[in-house]
Amino acid sequence: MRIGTSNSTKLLDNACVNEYKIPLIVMMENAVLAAFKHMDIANNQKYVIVSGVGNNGGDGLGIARQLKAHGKEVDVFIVGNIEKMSECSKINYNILKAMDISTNIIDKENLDYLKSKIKNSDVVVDCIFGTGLERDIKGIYYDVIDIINQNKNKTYSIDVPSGINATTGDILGICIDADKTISFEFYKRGFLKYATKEFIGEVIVEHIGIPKYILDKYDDKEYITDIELIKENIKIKNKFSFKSDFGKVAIFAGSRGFTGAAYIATQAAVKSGSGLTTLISDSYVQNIASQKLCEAMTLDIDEDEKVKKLIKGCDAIGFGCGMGDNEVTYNKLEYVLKNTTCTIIIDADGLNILKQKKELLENNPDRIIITPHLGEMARLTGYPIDYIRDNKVDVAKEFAKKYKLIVLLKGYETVITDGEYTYINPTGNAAMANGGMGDTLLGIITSFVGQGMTNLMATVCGAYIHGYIGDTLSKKLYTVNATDIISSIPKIIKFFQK
Ligand SMILES: NC(=O)C1=CN([C@@H]2O[C@H](COP(=O)(O)OP(=O)(O)OC[C@H]3O[C@@H](n4cnc5c(N)ncnc54)[C@H](OP(=O)(O)O)[C@@H]3O)[C@@H](O)[C@H]2O)[C@H](O)CC1
Ligand SMILES: [K+]
Repeated sequence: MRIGTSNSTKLLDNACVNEYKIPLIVMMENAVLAAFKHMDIANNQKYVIVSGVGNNGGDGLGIARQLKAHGKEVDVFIVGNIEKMSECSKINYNILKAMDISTNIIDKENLDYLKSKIKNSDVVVDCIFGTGLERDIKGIYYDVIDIINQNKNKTYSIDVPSGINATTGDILGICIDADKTISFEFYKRGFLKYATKEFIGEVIVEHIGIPKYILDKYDDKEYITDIELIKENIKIKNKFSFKSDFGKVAIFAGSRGFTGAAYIATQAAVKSGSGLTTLISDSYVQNIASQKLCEAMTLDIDEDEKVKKLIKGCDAIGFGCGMGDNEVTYNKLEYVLKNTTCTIIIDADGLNILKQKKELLENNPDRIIITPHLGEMARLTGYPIDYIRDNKVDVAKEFAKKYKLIVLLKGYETVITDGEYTYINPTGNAAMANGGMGDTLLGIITSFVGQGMTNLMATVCGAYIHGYIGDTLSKKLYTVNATDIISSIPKIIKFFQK
């Protein structure tokens, strides 16, 4: 699913009208009909439409007409200077007048009337501001939004809950508290900001008939990962396949006290379908892990010649889980990067050791994937955690572009980007918030890279499948642990195989 900004809406509108000669009123009516499908008319009878005087308001006036035509009781209120009503809104306004559907222009005197109508309604349809809102809400607009929030039964917002800047996610003074948002053509970028989550309710994205080639032309290259993309990328194991077709990978992980990290990351790679997997760790970890790992091989990290030979033949290498934030880990990472050309996926201590010395990242373009959480990203970038949380797409993109690598920034709605294309991962849940999850993810991504997916798609698919397994298991489990995820990997990947 595409993500877009206010500007994307403007560009699309202009292209449709000027280049492709599709009148705006046609798109508005498509928007009206698309939104109408979600008005839940089987369960509601009384609607209050509150429209502004821009095109978002015009959508509302069209929805009012459709609701009337379907036998609903509809009260229409307009806030704003009617003289400044947009052209398409005026068309819908005149249709309402011709159909004898009365409209109320809101002023200070009739706010109590608005309040009583809202109290008595099943649904308020919020069409005050959409993508055109860019400055603070004041005066009568503020009062109207406050009255809606205080007195509504349910509110459905059209395109954007009035009060959110669709591009930045800033709340401009006050905001409609929507139960449902029916957004047009793309998920608004502003909705990614954590502060908007309490206002947007359930978000539905509806197409309004803009042809795909126009959408492609104005694509912002930001998406929410969907299941089809995963299915397109999962390799089919045909009967002529050999283990060499599914990649040779190595995992550098573990240290005393962190044997589990080594086991989990390695076993996740095995279960994700790698042809050959080797854990490379200190001899203490090797002795313990080798008793649990049946399919994977193990190697002592200090057996220099053997390690060098093995990693030279690898298709992907996972690095960092539980290795310790110390000079030894740094030296090993430097060694691995120097002696290989394949992709290296770096997590945990592999990231912590880079905080003061990012030369390793600078000198290895297009072959590194990093998977930081917010704290690790703060250490890498120097930005405060709160800033990163509020600007996660921009921060991840900036870092990815600067160092020519792929960033997977963990958290609610994980961001994956190569600096040009960005994917937001919609899967995963709080039941997965426990130790070992990052190690599992590293194992899955390493395996996918080894199996021949592009670095970006391996990361996107790894994050999606990891979260998807967690979502599936959490329906029955109070807590989902790394070992639960690992045992479900083959079954779920099979499900995604086309
Ligand atoms: N391609 C599509 O997706 C389509 C979407 N449609 C709908 O159109 C809106 C966008 O319409 P637009 O007219 O550009 O903008 P809005 O309706 O959101 O808002 C503009 C009006 O609001 C006034 N405004 C803005 N900020 C404030 C404020 N803080 N206080 C008071 N008034 C404000 C603005 O007034 P100005 O003085 O700034 O001119 C305008 O009057 C989109 O969201 C969809 O719902 C179309 O239906 C079809 C295509
Ligand atoms: K709205």
